[in-house]
Amino acid sequence: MHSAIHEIINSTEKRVKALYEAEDHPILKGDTQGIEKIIEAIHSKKDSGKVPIIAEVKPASPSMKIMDISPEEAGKIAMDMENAGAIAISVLTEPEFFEGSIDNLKAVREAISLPVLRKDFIIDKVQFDEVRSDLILLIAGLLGEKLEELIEYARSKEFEPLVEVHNKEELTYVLENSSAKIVGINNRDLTTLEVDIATTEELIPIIKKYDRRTGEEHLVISESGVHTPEDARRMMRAGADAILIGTSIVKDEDIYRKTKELVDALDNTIE
Ligand SMILES: O=C(O)c1ccccc1NCC(=O)[C@H](O)[C@H](O)COP(=O)(O)O
Repeated sequence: MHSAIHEIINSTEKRVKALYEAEDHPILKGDTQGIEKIIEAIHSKKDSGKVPIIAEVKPASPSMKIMDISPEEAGKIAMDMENAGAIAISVLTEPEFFEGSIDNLKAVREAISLPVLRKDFIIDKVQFDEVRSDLILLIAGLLGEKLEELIEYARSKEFEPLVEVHNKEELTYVLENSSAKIVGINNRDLTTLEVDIATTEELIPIIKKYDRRTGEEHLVISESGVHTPEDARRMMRAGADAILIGTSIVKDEDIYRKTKELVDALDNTIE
């Protein structure tokens, strides 16, 4: 396993301990946009022939510095993404390896009216009281059997969880043992950090087959490694409902233009 993920988990455990030790942490609840808002946004984008993009405010990753992003800049970046047609904004709040922050997320929520996804390594209930967001990432591979408990807790606090998987084993576990409605297929293997967008093509048929059997549909978000309009078209052809994109948007010198290029990726394509 790549050592970065061990280091991220160790550091997250320290952050959780500090939260419990803090004298008075606020108890947050309410004021979120539900899953209906996301479903509506996805359908209206698709109906207008556009690609539903969740654009990510991502300052860095364990392997790459992208750019310093202050809360003020995070708000401006999110506005560019919203104006370019993104359906939601993802904000990294992990401070050490991704250089994200809670303040960035707060600034983004103030600057825009789109739903906001908190991207972090959530391993404990106490983290839900750090900051409000509409969606929150839960990583199936990290949580194991604790997953359903945290999904239910998230909903009790009015967050909708985006449950992330990377392989067939994690996906089957999530479909059979959890009430996840939004499934994120991460094209990045967190144990090796290798990225392959074929992961989405391989896993979506399993979800669709399961949905046909149970009659309950999942929303599927393809995450990571999408750089070009052709990558975006590939993910949509595979059956993704939306695509989460960070690096290729944030490292572009024109964030508005790059977001729009990806949102417009289906324009003038003959299927
Ligand atoms: O981005 C990483 O390298 C990474 C490493 C270890 C754990 C998680 C990581 N990324 C978190 C994400 O989910 C991505 O930021 C997100 O899917 C966007 O990916 P990309 O478009 O490839 O920046």
